[in-house]
Amino acid sequence: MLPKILVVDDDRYTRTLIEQMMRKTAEVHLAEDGAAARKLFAAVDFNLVLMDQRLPRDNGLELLREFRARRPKLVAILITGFADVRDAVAAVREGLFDYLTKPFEDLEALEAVIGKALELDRAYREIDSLRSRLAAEGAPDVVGQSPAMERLLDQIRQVAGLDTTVLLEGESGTGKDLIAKLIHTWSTRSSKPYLEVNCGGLPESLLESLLFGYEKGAFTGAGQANPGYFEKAHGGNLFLDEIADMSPKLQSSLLRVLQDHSFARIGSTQTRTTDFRLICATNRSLAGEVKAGGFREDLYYRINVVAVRLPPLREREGDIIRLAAHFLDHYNTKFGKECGPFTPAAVRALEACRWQGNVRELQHCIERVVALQPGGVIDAIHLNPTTDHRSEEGQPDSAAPAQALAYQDARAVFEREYLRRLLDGAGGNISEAARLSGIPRQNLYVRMKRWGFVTD
Ligand SMILES: Nc1ncnc2c1ncn2[C@@H]1O[C@H](COP(=O)(O)OP(=O)(O)OP(=O)(O)O)[C@@H](O)[C@H]1O
Repeated sequence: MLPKILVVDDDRYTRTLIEQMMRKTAEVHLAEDGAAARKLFAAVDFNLVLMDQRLPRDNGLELLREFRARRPKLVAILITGFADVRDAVAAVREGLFDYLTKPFEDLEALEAVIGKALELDRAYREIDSLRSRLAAEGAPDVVGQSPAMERLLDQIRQVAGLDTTVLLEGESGTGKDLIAKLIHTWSTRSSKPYLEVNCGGLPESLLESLLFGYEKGAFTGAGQANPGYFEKAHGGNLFLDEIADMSPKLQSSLLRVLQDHSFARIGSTQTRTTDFRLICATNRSLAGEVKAGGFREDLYYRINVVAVRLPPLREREGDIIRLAAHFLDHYNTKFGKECGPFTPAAVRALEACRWQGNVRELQHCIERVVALQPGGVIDAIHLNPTTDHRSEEGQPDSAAPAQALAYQDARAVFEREYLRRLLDGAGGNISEAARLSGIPRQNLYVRMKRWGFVTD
């Protein structure tokens, strides 16, 4: 279904221009004044509203405030004359997605801003529907509608129902822990226990007693008998995180448990049977560990029945914004704040970051912003992601081969880098930067604002 856009402008030329530009990719509705706009807004669930600031009997900004009071997550763009730019900048701070200045001198930029706004609206809607679907299943919130994540979730749904060992492989922070819980929720064992332990975080003897349990007096401090996770997970699922860190001794013990479905508590010779499904995770290549001699080959084959690879965040097209919106909601609720939405510059900054720490790094970035901001819109300068935007060779991304990027993206990368250097060269003085670049001051200001180089 095509997204629905409402264009409110008394200028026929602007209405026609946007309609012609967008009619192949969106259902465009036109209103020439506030009354017509109110009527349409009440009848149609719009994905985006483009609103002229000066309407015959209404103030466009006031009208948008009215609309947003009814739909707080409405994505809207204000169309403004150069003279009103300061008001528009203030409006963006209030939570408007962006503003565009008339006359439109750069139609590609106009189309790109509309495209980004629609993407944000899609992210909000997808997250809301996904949340209610997962909540109905009692599953954890797993955000991921990129093709890579859809493939993964299909795979997980299939595998979860089969009673087979699953090995989750993926870089740190890609969500292995979360997916293990999802497997449990979707499995036939979901009403039975789910236990998890991080094999990398515990000394060998502690991990052994946690898994096997012990009898009273088995070792100093064993004041009373204690069942281990192999016992407690009976009937359910057991998740062993960072399995590559398990010591050789425990690897052999685990292999025997998997072969015989039985074990004995520490300090006991009594054999107990157990029936759990094993889920393992690793952020290193287990095959590599086997080759290097750090992991038993026979255990590897036992564990590696169904291996699932979690894609790094940089391979999940579109998910960065969905996840950012998800974490924004989460931390707003948690800290009782009203931060957001993201400005276009913030959206671009989030998408440009490499996120080497994957979803965890993105989560921490949004948590930090919400914790530190009193409220209001989130701009690129507030984000300051910890990973820098450089390619592996240490060159800025703008020096990366341009042919690898879509023209729009390559131009955006160039513009950001150009403006950054220009502003540096002008010692932060916009008038000087305008003189050096030959770009009119007001126009330059709008571009600087778009990239988050200036805030008001
Ligand atoms: N798809 C997702 N949707 C929502 N939250 C996610 C998603 N993936 C990961 N997270 C969140 O990101 C954080 C890190 O995820 P998780 O601990 O599952 O990663 P991991 O791969 O197990 O990391 P490690 O290898 O370091 O143990 C968690 O808070 C988790 O809830």
